[in-house]
Amino acid sequence: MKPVKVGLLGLGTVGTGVIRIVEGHQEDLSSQVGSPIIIERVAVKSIDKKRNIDIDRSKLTEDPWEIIRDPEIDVVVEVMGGIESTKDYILEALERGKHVVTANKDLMALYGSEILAKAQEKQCDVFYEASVAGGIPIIRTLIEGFSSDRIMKIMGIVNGTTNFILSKMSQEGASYDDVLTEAQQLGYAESDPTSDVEGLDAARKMAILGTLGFRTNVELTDVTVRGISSVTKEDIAYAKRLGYEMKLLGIADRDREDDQFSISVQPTLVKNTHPIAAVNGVYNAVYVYGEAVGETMFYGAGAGEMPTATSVVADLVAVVKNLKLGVNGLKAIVPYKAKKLKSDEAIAYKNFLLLNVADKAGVLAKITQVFAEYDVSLESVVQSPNAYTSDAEIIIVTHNASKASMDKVLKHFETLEVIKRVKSVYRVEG
Ligand SMILES: NC(=O)C1=CN([C@@H]2O[C@H](COP(=O)(O)OP(=O)(O)OC[C@H]3O[C@@H](n4cnc5c(N)ncnc54)[C@H](OP(=O)(O)O)[C@@H]3O)[C@@H](O)[C@H]2O)C=CC1
Ligand SMILES: N[C@@H](CC=O)C(=O)O
Ligand code: NA
Repeated sequence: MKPVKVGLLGLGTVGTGVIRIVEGHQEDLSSQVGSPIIIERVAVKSIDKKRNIDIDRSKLTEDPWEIIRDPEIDVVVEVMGGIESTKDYILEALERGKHVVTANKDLMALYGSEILAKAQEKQCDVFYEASVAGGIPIIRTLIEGFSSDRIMKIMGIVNGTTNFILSKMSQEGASYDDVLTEAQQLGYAESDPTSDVEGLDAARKMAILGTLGFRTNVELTDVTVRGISSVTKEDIAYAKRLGYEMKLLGIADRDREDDQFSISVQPTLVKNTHPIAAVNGVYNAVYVYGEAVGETMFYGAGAGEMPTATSVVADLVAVVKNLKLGVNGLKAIVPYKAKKLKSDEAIAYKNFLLLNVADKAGVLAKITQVFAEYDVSLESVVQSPNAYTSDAEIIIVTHNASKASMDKVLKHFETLEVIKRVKSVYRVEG
């Protein structure tokens, strides 16, 4: 039973969890794969940094190339982040016949197809379960569990940091900045948290899920993105009054007839009866609607040391099982469908609008007339006085309306004197 030797790139939040699981669950792991799994070398930025795990200093290196070029290493586990240089490490590891496990959604969303092609050429595995929804086995579910179905919709809370922030703002009335700092301290946020709060991290994950679900090559530029930095406590409070929770949702859906799809990430008001509305804190959830299976939903921790490491080590087990069977490099999903993105006329959903208007006769009529002009039908209209001024706030929820029509409505509102400000506009689901 020759041990399987692993080179670990990164010993931060996730890398530390990987060592804890490989050491703590060694008996179970080796009994599954038939040989011990050894973390042979570990690359870090600074060897002298104080760590919250005991590690033999001689295993550490500040040069990832030492690991990539080490002929003794069978599998490279990349949990250090970064894009361009990390891509070079991974491509070279594959070139040398090493299998790769990565948690890096930034890399996989941008260069996944190149990396997977190299892996296939070299008969190596590249697994990336931890890259989307941390501890939830959603990639494996889409590839294996739903291999028999046609996925029509994927809707996910796929960023733990923003869900943590929105939940605390909603439940505790906490301030955005304080909660962001807490998420950073807990190891949920990216090294640059802008990618969390501006929705880029979620967009990268949705590009990965869209590619797997729709079997077409979804690129990051196909995802329309809006983050949560402009969401206010007031928006959340109004949404609650109407029975909605605010969530940063990734939504990918496609048409049954012609496979046209749309994919977006945006703060969304979800009806509080929908199961995804109850997903709070750092938890993630991915709702998948399959033509045959119908509705399903997967829930779990989307970030953090041990949940993320669970997925990384599960991938490691899969690599080693394939090694024993001699079946590495079999690509499970090959995107084969031509990409057909929906036009703005074809994208339709409900909208929530919060308007600040003059409180006088005829205002509502003028506003509803604009909606009628662009064929947007309304589900509800609520007016409440503003406690501090002589203005009124109007909250409108539309029925399904095309994105193109809504853009025209909003453009027209800019010219309407009775509307002092369009305070917020959100997509509504559920
Ligand atoms: N944190 C989470 O909950 C999740 C993270 N991920 C992804 O996992 C990856 C790792 O995240 P996380 O553990 O949070 O990141 P951390 O910032 O906590 O850790 C990064 C690690 O990589 C090392 N490192 C960084 N750059 C280099 C380099 N050039 N050469 C050698 N070592 C380097 C750092 O060294 P040093 O310790 O010396 O600074 C550190 O040990 C990222 O791709 C992230 O997006 C995915 C899912 C969840
Ligand atoms: N920063 C990410 C970490 C996991 O991918 C998040 O908050 O979800
Ligand atoms: Na996952």
